[in-house]
Parts: sequence; structure tokens; C-alpha cells
Amino acid sequence: MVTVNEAKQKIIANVQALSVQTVEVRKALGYVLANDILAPMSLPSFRQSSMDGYAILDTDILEKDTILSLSGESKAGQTITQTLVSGNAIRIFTGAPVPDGATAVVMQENTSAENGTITIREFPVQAGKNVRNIGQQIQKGAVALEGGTFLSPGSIGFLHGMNIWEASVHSKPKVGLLITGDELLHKGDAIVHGKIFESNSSMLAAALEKEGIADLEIKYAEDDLESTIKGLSELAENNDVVLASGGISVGDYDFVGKAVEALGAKTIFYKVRQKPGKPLLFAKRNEKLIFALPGNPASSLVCYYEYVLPALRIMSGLKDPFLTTLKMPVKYAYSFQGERDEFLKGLIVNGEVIPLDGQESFALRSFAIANAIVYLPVEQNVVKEGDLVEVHLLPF
Ligand SMILES: Nc1nc2c(c(=O)[nH]1)N[C@H]1C(S)=C(S)[C@@H](COP(=O)(O)OP(=O)(O)OC[C@H]3O[C@@H](n4cnc5c(N)ncnc54)[C@H](O)[C@@H]3O)O[C@H]1N2
Ligand code: MOO
Repeated sequence: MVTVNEAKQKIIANVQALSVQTVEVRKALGYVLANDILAPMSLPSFRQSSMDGYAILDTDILEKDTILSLSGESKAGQTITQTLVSGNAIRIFTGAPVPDGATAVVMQENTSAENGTITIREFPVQAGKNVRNIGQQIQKGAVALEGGTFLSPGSIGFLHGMNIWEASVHSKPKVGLLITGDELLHKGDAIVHGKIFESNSSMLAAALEKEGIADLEIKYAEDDLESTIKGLSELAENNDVVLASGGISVGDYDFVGKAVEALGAKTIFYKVRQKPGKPLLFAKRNEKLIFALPGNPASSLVCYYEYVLPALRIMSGLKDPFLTTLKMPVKYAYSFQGERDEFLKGLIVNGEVIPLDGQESFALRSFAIANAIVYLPVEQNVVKEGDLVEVHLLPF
């Protein structure tokens, strides 16, 4: 048995980023950049107006209500940059090139136009006002995004804005899932006393989908050693990571541990001093990872978020793979007995976290409405209302 912290350290020590591939930036959402990207151009690449109004020379505006002559127009998309001569104003629109010679743009609300003249109702006008400078966002040749950056919708827009359409990213792990349990019913099956509807596969598939891992290979094994070995070895052939659900405890029909051993995989840890999810197993077979998740649904999902997800994120190239962690006051007192750290399904409301009712490992109802996991180490087994607790934000 290892502690929660030891288990996490063993994940970090045993998991590496996968190889690098080139992907279209548009398809790169959720991938992690393998190298720094240098800006191939400055942004903006020309001086742009940030307002609809008039381009002027700030030194022409010596008092309020200065009158200038209207001498042209610059609209967005215009390719010829005009030149502003002192004493004049050029009509300009947001995103349009600022004429050479102009030092500022006065927004049109602060002007009035009549008979070819423009009255500037603002004084003083600062040089540079409402002008986006060349390279203000990024200078050509500077690091635009660092290797290790998680590509978000914002990153995709930023890269396309610099005329970058492909990027080098770490591959995403391929994941296989082995569902064990003779008690499991599937969609369309008649309800039978003693059997339950299988729900871990769809729950884990949905969690993986959230992480950008969509093409999950799912197999089902009967509660016998041969079927479990076959399922695990086939999945390990085709995938980087194999998750097994159920059959990892000590019962006569729990075969996952024995199957992992029979496959010659190296167990990195088995059993974590935690509730739920005690019988979690992490093994490696060459570079393939095997996680045996406890069958209890809430145990399975806690183990996914706390250990599997960080491993998948390290493989995807992320440096900070764990759920976002913060300290927050707890809304109600909570205490527990026993020698295992606890992970509680929690709901954050108005800056406080509520430990939800129904923390048993078979119960998913609390998880269904949770937005966080509260981590209470055994040393913190009694918390009073308002005490600070460690909260791990669930990814939504
Ligand atoms: N004598 C002991 N018994 C148990 C121990 C122990 O230390 N000594 N540990 C308990 C703990 S803690 C856990 S957690 C469970 C883990 O058991 P398994 O991983 O072997 O899981 P199963 O026995 O196969 O199933 C447990 C539970 O979950 C339901 N289940 C299984 N698969 C699914 C699925 N795909 N969808 C929905 N529900 C599923 C299953 O019916 C059981 O109710 O062991 C304890 N026992
Ligand atoms: O380790 Mo189990 O998940 O407490 O029932």
C-alpha cells in the first residue's frame, strides 16, 4: 500500500510525453505544443486604428475645438497607406491602416464634421491614442507560444492570426478499456434480479472525451482469468494505456491483478491509502501503462481524475498534469474515522465547498452534481465549518 502522495510521485516518475506529430492548427484543440513557436510576423503588422474616428497629428491640437480640414479616408482592408499633412484629418475606421504622419486617432463621438471640416472636441490628444502599434501584441521572431502550452480556442485564433496553419504537438495517448464483471447488463437487456446496468464504460468514455481522447477501444471480459488476460493483452497491443474496470479486489472472482501478473507487466503500485479507490493498481508493460480501476463507480471515477488523467496529460506533453488545486473554506463540518485519506465529492457555491451527501463508493448521485473533489488527508479528519480544505476542480 502506498500513500496518495507516493502514488502521484510514482505516476510522475513512470510516465513520459509521447512522440511529436504535426497537426493542422484548426484540429489541434486540446493538444500540447512540442516546441516554442516563434512569431513569423509582427502583430499588428501595420499601425491600425482601434476606433472609428479621425486620424490626426497630436501636435496640431493646441486647444479644444481645433478645426482641421478633411483630407481623405482610410478604411479597413485598404492597402495603400495615405499620408497626413499637418492641419488635416483623415476619416478612419477600426482596423484600418493609420496614415503615415498621423500620431493619434480621435474617436468620432469627440468630433463634429461639417462642410469638409472636422472640429476636434478633445484636448489634449495624447500621441499614440487609439493607435495599435506594429508588434504591440507580438514582435516578429519573439516566442509567440512556448512549448508545453495547451492549445485552447484562443491559441488557435492567435496562431491563425500569424499565418500559422500547422503545429508540432505531442500525440494523444490511445486508450483501451476492459470492462469486467458477470453481473453487468447492457442497453436493451431486461432487468434481472442480482444484475446491474453497466455504467463505468460510458462514464470513463465521457471523461476521456473531455480530454480529447475520443476513439476509445472497449472490450468486455468474463470473470475468469483467461478472458481477462485475453482482453488486457489485446488492448495493450493496440493502445498506449489500458484501463480495466472491476475485478481488482481480493474476491475469488477478481482476476485483473493475476492477469496483469500473467502478462509480465511490472506493478508500480497496488493499493493506495485512500477512500474511495483503495485497490487501484498501476503497472507498466514496456512503455504501455495499465491502470486497474476499482469496479465501484465512484472509486473508479476518483481514481480516473486523481491518477489516470494526470498520466494521460503527461503523455500529452503537459507539465502540470493534476487537477487545478486550491484551498477553500468548507461550508459544513465533516469528519471521518479510519486510516485512509478521503476524496469527497464536493460542490463549490459562492467560494465555499459543500461536501455532498452520499459519499459511498457505489454511489454516483453525488458525483452527478459535483464540480470538485475535496481532498482530506487523514491528519485532517475533523473539519469545522469554514476550515480551509484542499479542493481539486473537476474539468468541465
Ligand atoms: N474483503 C475485501 N473486500 C473488498 C475490499 C477489501 O479490501 N477486502 N475492498 C473493497 C473496495 S475498497 C473496493 S473499491 C472494491 C473494489 O472491487 P473490484 O475492483 O474488485 O470491483 P468489483 O468487485 O468487480 O465491483 C465492485 C462494485 O462495483 C460494481 N461494478 C463493477 N463494474 C461496474 C461497471 N462497469 N458499471 C457499474 N458498476 C460496476 C459491482 O457490481 C460492485 O458492486 O472491493 C471492495 N471489497
Ligand atoms: O476503495 Mo473502495 O473504493 O473504498 O469502496
